[in-house]
Amino acid sequence: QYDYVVVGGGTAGLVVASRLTENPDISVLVLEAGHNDTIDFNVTVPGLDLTVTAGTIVDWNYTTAPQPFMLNRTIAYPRGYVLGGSSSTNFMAYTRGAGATYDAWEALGNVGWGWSTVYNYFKKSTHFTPPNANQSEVVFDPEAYENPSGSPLEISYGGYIEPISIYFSEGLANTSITGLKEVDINTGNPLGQTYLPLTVDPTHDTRSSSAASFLAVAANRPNLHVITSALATRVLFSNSTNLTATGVEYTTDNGTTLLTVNASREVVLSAGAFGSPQLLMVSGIGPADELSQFDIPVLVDLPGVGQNLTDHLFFGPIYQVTDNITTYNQFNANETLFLEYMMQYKNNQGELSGAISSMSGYQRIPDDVLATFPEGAELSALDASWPHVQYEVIASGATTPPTPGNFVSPGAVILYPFSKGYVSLVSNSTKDKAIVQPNWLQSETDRQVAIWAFRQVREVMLSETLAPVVIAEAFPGLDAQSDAEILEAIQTVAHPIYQATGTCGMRNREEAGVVDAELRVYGVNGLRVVDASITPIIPSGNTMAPTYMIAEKGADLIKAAQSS
Ligand SMILES: Cc1cc2nc3c(=O)[nH]c(=O)nc-3n(C[C@H](O)[C@H](O)[C@H](O)COP(=O)(O)OP(=O)(O)OC[C@H]3O[C@@H](n4cnc5c(N)ncnc54)[C@H](O)[C@@H]3O)c2cc1C
Repeated sequence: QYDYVVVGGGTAGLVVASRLTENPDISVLVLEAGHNDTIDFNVTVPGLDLTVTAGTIVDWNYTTAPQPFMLNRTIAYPRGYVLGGSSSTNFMAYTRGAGATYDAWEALGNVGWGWSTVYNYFKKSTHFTPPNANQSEVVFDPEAYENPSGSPLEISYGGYIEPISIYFSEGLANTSITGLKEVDINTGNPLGQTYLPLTVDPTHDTRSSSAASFLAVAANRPNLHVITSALATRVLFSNSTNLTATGVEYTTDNGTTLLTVNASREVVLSAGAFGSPQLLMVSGIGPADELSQFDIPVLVDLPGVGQNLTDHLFFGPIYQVTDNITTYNQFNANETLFLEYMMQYKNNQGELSGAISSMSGYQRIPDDVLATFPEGAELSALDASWPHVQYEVIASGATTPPTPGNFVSPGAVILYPFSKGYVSLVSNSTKDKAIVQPNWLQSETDRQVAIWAFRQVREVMLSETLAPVVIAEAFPGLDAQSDAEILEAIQTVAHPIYQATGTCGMRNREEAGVVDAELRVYGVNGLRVVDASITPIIPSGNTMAPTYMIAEKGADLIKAAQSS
C-alpha cells in the first residue's frame, strides 16, 4: 500500500512522483510498462534521437489506423516504452507556444490555467544554460527561464546546430514572404524564429529526460518505488455508491499473474495520450456504448474519454543538398563516419551532441489568405501572438524509391488543426494496443493551411540564401504546382511529429470533458489524469514543455488536496 500510485513513469509521471516524494511522509509507487532507460545507450545521445523512435525496443510501436484523408496510409506513431516515456525518445525541442493558448484553456472554464499562472510552472520545471561561446548568434531572454528554486531538468542549446538549420533559418529571415526575426519563442509570444532550446544537459551533452532529471534526484528516496515492465491493466474501485479509486491491478509477466497495489490517497494516471484513455476505458470509465461492445461494466459514462485526439502534422518537399550539409542519412549509411562522430561526441563535440532538428519558426497566415479558407475567420480571430504554422527542417530525408544522394526535409506544421481523431479499444485489455485514429487533414481548412505553408517552405528553399547548398527538389519536383498536386504530395509524405493531445480533455463535463481544472476524473473520487492527454486545446509549439508544466501544476494540485 502506498499513498499514491502513479501509472506511467513517463514525462509527466516522474515529475509527479518526484515532487510528491519531496515530503518524506508521503509514499509513491510508479508503475511503468516499459524498460529501464539504461537498456539502450542511444537514448542518452542527442544526435541519435532518430534511432530510438519507431521500431525499437524502447518504443510502443503504435501504428495509426488508415488515414482516410492521407491516401489511406497507416503511419508509425512512436511513444516511449521506457522510463522517461516519450521524453526519453523524443527530439528534445523545448517550446511553449503562445501564452494566449493557455488563456484560451482558462476561458473554457479551467480557472488557474491562464498564461500568467502557468508561465511560473513552465519556469519551475527548467534549469536553463544560456548559449555557449560558439552560439553567440542565438537570441534568448533569461527571464523566460528564471527559476530560483532550481530544477533538475536541463535546458540548453545542445552542442551542435545542424548546418541546414542555419541556412533554413537565414532563408526564413531573408525571404520577404516569411521575414521571420529571431526571438526567444518561450516568452509567450513565439512569432519569429529561433535556434531551439533542447532538453540536453550541457555538461556532457546528454539527453535530459524526466528519468535523467526528476527521477534521478528522487531515486534514492525510501518513500519512492518504481517498478518497470509493469503494465497497469485496470484501476480498482471501492464498491460503494461513492465511487472511489482504491488501487491498480498490474502485471509484470504479460498477464499470467495479476498483482494489485492499494493507493490510500489517490491513483494518478500519467500513461500518456494513448495509454491514459485506454486504461480509463478498460476500467469502466468512458463512452458507455463503446465499453458495452467489449462487455466492460460501465462505472461512469464519460463520452469524452479517447475523443478529441488533436495532433500536429509535419509535411514539406524533400531537397537534395550538397555533401557539406551533414545529415542523419550520411552517418547512418557509413560506419566509418559514424565511428568518427562517436569519437567526437566523447569529447563533447560534433554532430551527435545536437538534435536532428535545430531551429523552429512561427508565422501567422495573412488575413486576406485566411479569408479564403472555410474556417479562416476562426484562425484570424486567434490572439495576434498565436501562430498558425511552424517551420522546421529535419537533417534527414528519404526518397521513394531510394536514390543516392544527401537529402533534407524542410517543412511546416499545422498549429491549430480543426481535424480531430480518437483513441478507441480493440479489446477489454491494455495488453492489446488501442486504435489510434488522428484523422489528419480531415478538415478542408487544414488542407488549405497545409498547401499554403508548403508553398512558403518551397519558396524559402528555392531562394538565393539556400542556393549554395540546394541541388534540386527531389520530391515532389517542381512540376507539382497546382493545389491538387501539392495536396497529393502532402498526403504522400506528411507524418506526425508525435504531439498527441486531448484524449482526456480538461473541459466541462457536458463539453466532452474528462477531467476538471484540478485534473480529477469526473464521476469518481481519488483519480486524476496528469499528462499530455488533458490538453484541452493543442499548444502552438510542441507538447513536451507543456507536459512538464501540466505535471508541475498537477503535483501542486495533489499536494494542496492533502491538507484540505
Ligand atoms: C519521437 C518523438 C519525438 C517528439 N519530439 C518532441 C519534441 O522535440 N518536442 C516536444 O515538445 N515534444 C516532442 N514529442 C512529444 C512529447 O515527447 C510528448 O508530448 C510528451 O513526452 C508526452 O508526455 P506524457 O507524460 O503525456 O507521455 P509519455 O512521456 O509517453 O509517458 C507515458 C508513460 O506511460 C507508460 N504507460 C503507458 N501505458 C501504461 C500502462 N498501461 N501501464 C504502465 N505504464 C504505461 C508509457 O510506457 C510511458 O512511459 C515527441 C514525441 C515522440 C514520440
